[in-house]
Amino acid sequence: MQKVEIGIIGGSGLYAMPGLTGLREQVIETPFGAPSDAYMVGELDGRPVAFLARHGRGHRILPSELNFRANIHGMKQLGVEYILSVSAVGSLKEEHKPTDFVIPDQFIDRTFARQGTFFGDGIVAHVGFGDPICSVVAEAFAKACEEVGVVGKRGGTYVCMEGPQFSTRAESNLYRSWGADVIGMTNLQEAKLAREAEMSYATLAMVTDYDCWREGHDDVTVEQVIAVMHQNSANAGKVVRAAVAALPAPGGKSPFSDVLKYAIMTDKTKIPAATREKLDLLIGKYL
Ligand SMILES: CSC[C@H]1O[C@H](OP(=O)(O)O)[C@H](O)[C@@H]1O
Ligand SMILES: Nc1ncnc2[nH]cnc12
Repeated sequence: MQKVEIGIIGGSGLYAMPGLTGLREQVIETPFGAPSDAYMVGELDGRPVAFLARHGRGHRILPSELNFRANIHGMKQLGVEYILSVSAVGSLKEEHKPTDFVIPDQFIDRTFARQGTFFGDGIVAHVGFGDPICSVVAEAFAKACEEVGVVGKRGGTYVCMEGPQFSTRAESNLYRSWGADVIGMTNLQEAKLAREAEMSYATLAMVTDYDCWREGHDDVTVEQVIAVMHQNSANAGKVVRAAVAALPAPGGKSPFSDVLKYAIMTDKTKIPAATREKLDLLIGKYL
């Protein structure tokens, strides 16, 4: 199988990647179950790229139902080094306006019903996550926004909530008091799992609404999110395309390609055979 170094995860409103040529659908099975959909593998301006619709084509999967482990493992199987995530987010600050892009560099976890690690079942590992976003991919996104001529703010905190209901006003104001920038329901587990799988991850967060904190402004609705996504999806496509072109040349390695080297705590002789087998792609080189 040809190595595909670049993976794109498309969120609400982005169910295909414009400009992908030579497309083939690749159905991937993983030891963690089925990914959200087939991976659409093709070339973007000559570079092999794999696209996955996070919620499945037709938007069928709730944030809490997403099999994040399968989605990220599938990317690893393809040989992905850099994951580019595209997501719709609510703004928690006046200055982040609908249609702006934000490239967050931090997360706050407000989820409670998700699988956010590949480890367990007899193996313990703790990876560093102080800087959850890969600056190489974030820089490519920032450069791409500039090139395309859209607002692309580098840095900011993404609150990841469980959903599927949007926040209460008290919650929204609480997150604002913490200084957070944007809110969504999907990116934190992807970032954690990408790190455990030694891949790079960054998010292009498209502001679609002001959540529910802004006085004199309508509370967020799906209608509003989709309307802004539609209005701005061409820009999102252009930015992703330019970001792919701005990534390191083929053959590059993620800066996180050896983070598991000192992260595994478990005595090698004590790792159950079934767990070893399940995690072979991720930890085989260390055992
Ligand atoms: C359609 S509004 C809520 C929905 O939109 C965001 O999805 P994604 O991150 O996949 O773009 C948010 O996280 C929620 O899942
Ligand atoms: N206000 C919001 N809260 C959570 N997820 C979102 N996705 C888009 N807008 C959102």
